[in-house]
Amino acid sequence: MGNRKNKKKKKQKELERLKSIERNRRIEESIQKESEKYEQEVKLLILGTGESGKSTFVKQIQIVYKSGFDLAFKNLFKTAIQMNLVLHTKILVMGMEKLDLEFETENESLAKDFLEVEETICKFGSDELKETIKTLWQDPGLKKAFENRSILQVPDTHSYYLDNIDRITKRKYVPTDQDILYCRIPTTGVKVVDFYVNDVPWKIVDVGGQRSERRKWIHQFDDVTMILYVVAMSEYDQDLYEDETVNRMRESLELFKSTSKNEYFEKTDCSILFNKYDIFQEKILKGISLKKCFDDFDGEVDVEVSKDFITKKFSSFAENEHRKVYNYFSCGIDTENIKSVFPHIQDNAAIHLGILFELFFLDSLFFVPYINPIMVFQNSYI
Ligand SMILES: Nc1nc2c(ncn2[C@@H]2O[C@H](COP(=O)(O)OP(=O)(O)OP(=O)(O)O)[C@@H](O)[C@H]2O)c(=O)[nH]1
Ligand SMILES: [Mg+2]
Repeated sequence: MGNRKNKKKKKQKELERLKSIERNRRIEESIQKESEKYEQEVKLLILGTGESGKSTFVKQIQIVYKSGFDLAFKNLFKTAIQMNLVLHTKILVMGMEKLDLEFETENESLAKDFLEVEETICKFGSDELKETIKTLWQDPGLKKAFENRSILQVPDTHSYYLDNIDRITKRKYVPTDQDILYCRIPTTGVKVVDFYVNDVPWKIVDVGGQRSERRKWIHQFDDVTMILYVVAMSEYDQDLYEDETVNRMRESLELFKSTSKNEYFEKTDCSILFNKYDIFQEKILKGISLKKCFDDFDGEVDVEVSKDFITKKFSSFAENEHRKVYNYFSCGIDTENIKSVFPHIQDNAAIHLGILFELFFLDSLFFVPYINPIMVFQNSYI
């Protein structure tokens, strides 16, 4: 009798031992799978029309997750910043005629001579050129032209350089991170940035968004983990640089529609970055209605109402049963803002790869806050 009891106990112990071995094997297998996944790179493809802020986002990643900009890169931007300073001021001067604006009499001949300056070989060695630009920038006519910069295709950030002209024209000038973030250089071709976040390798692919650049996009469509589509939400009252008969936001919407329909991306999750929120807010507060872009908009000229309208327009094209769409609002030139937005994009990519879901089964409590498959509407800027 006692013998049989002992045998039963032994059997039960053996069964528990086997169960424990099996459990450990399953956990090890799962951990192994996880580490294999971490070896798998996250490829984030950034798409969007020209000047929406794609490269600015990548520069922020360079600042936050890499070692920032090296001296060679800064020197490249020194040249671009000084050239842009002259070029964009010349566009404003020329635009005054188009806008029927005039210089004050004493500045007229100065402006005429300034138009002769060749921006590609301009030198700030002597103070003459700098002083000319400073005088012209004080002229009410040029200020008025800058207010109409959208029509003239002059970047919003140009006033920043005019206000900092003494510093940026010094012979030994080295651009700061902010100077580089504000600088507009249209991307040609493809730029790739590799970096690690929590031991996970990331590859961010930045492409040129102007029409002539878009035919190069297809070469980057393989193995994309997630698309980051950048919309400049402030551009609802602006026309394309490439074609002044087309509204910029309408172009962005059409491009988003066709990207969403692309067979490569049928099952690829997408984060939409509604960028340039700072300028968008300014424009709405000035009373510029979305009606400029959307005939079917009949809401109030109000930030929340306009924001909702735009986000719904975009999201409605992209959602399907295989794909999730996440919305974010951003100010691309604000490093702190991008620092707060990127972790959400990071989580979305992890969910897409199934990393957090599988860990969830190992430790449900710890990971619950991250798992939110219907995180469709996130407001990260305000
Ligand atoms: N005010 C403001 N300016 C921004 C913001 N994001 C980007 N910019 C500026 O917008 C301009 C264009 O940004 P880019 O990053 O070059 O645009 P892009 O999408 O890479 O343009 P392409 O390379 O032509 O496709 C730059 O001068 C940036 O400093 C933002 O949120 N607010
Ligand atoms: Mg770019």
